[in-house]
Amino acid sequence: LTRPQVISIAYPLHNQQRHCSSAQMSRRRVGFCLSDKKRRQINLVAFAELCASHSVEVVEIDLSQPLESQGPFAVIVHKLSDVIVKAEYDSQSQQLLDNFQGYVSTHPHTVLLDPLPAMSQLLDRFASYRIMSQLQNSLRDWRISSPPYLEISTSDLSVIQQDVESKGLSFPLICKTRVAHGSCSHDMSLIFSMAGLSEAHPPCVLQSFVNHGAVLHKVFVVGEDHFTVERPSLKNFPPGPYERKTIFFNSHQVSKPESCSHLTALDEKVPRLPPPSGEAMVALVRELRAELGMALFGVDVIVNINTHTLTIIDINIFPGHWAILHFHLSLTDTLIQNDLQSSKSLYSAIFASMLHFHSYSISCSLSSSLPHQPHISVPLFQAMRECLSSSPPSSVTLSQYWTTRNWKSPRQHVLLLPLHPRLTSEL
Ligand SMILES: Nc1ncnc2c1ncn2[C@@H]1O[C@H](COP(=O)(O)OP(=O)(O)OP(=O)(O)O)[C@@H](O)[C@H]1O
Ligand SMILES: O=P(O)(O)O[C@H]1[C@H](O)[C@@H](O)[C@H](OP(=O)(O)O)[C@@H](OP(=O)(O)O)[C@H]1O
Repeated sequence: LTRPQVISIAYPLHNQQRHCSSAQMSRRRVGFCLSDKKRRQINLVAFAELCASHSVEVVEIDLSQPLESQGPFAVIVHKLSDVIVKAEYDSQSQQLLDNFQGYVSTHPHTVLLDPLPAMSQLLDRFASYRIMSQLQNSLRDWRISSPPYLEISTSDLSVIQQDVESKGLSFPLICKTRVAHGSCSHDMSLIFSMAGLSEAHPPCVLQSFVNHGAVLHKVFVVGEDHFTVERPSLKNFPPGPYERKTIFFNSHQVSKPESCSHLTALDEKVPRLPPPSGEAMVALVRELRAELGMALFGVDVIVNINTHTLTIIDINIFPGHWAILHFHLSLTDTLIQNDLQSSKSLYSAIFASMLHFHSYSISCSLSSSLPHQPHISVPLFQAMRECLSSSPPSSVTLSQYWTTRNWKSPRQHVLLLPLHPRLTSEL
């Protein structure tokens, strides 16, 4: 296999279009309230087409207009993180949020993915780290923990130093802003000694750094479903304290699929740890879902190289979903569970129309963790990488297609999917 052909799969569309009255139609209306970037990322246009072919109407909510005239909605899917953070200091944003919440409160049958208070707690690392730390109690049997941390609200260095000592936090420490959303929230630092704590600027959290072999496991949760991908991550550091300049970095330089940084290149050869067990991940996701009361979130997990403990380091609201088709399937499932009165057989039709939509796609059960995926051969994988170059289709982000960084023809796009039992059975 040197140069694989790009296969055109043109599945016949299942003609399952149902004819609904307008009243039925509005019961099947799903409102989306997302940024332009997010809309592109999840390919909302394609998703709306899919839904339309099954009599589910997707509308984009205009927050500045009364929601009453845009609804009624069976489900609202949103990521209002920007608005929630801005509402702290901006009355116009607060007004938009109040209108939105007002609509939700007066329409108890509208399912909100996800509730605003649940989301708000993830925008504040003080709150989300408390949740992570409480979770340790219920997940102890699974050897799942979160690193010890400290909330910093003062700039008094001696107070910070005392707190670090009395809490027994081990160096290096990773310093993260309290606010977990927005461009500055990804700027962090690695502090190696008590003196270095002068560079921790409140409000922030100081969290013990856990050596994990530079592998991050990103778990994406969509309703009842979850899927995991591996990402680059920070390399190991010798346990401190010791004299070393504070390292400042942006989390997106080290943990995006395409990240390539000296901070993620291991200094030593260490055996690769097996990925977290499926059962432990299921337990983690189940507990988190119940604890957060959310359907669309992500959790970042690392494996401690010394104790092999699964360590939760971050929880994200509605993160960038890596495999778009997988996401559509899972989201459809979530919408169905939330009473769109559709049957599970919708899957095959949606799957077929997705294939139709991507009629110049090869769908492969392939994930970033290639060595753990016995169903695809390394030569095929390499050949696919070589064959593709030029820019990705505008509807997708680089993250979703990270393994195909070099594209040749915009019409020949390869859809790389993680192994999904439902997809394989459909195939
Ligand atoms: N306690 C820790 N021990 C070891 N590495 C850590 C720890 N916390 C964070 N990291 C590293 O720093 C990166 C960024 O951390 P974190 O996920 O908290 O940032 P973020 O900006 O909230 O990320 P996201 O883009 O997912 O929102 C992680 O991907 C990981 O490489
Ligand atoms: O695509 P991945 O690598 O999973 O990264 C996500 C981050 O983990 C999230 O923190 C981002 O959300 P915020 O923009 O709310 O920080 C999220 O932003 P998004 O809502 O724009 O997708 C992503 O950057």
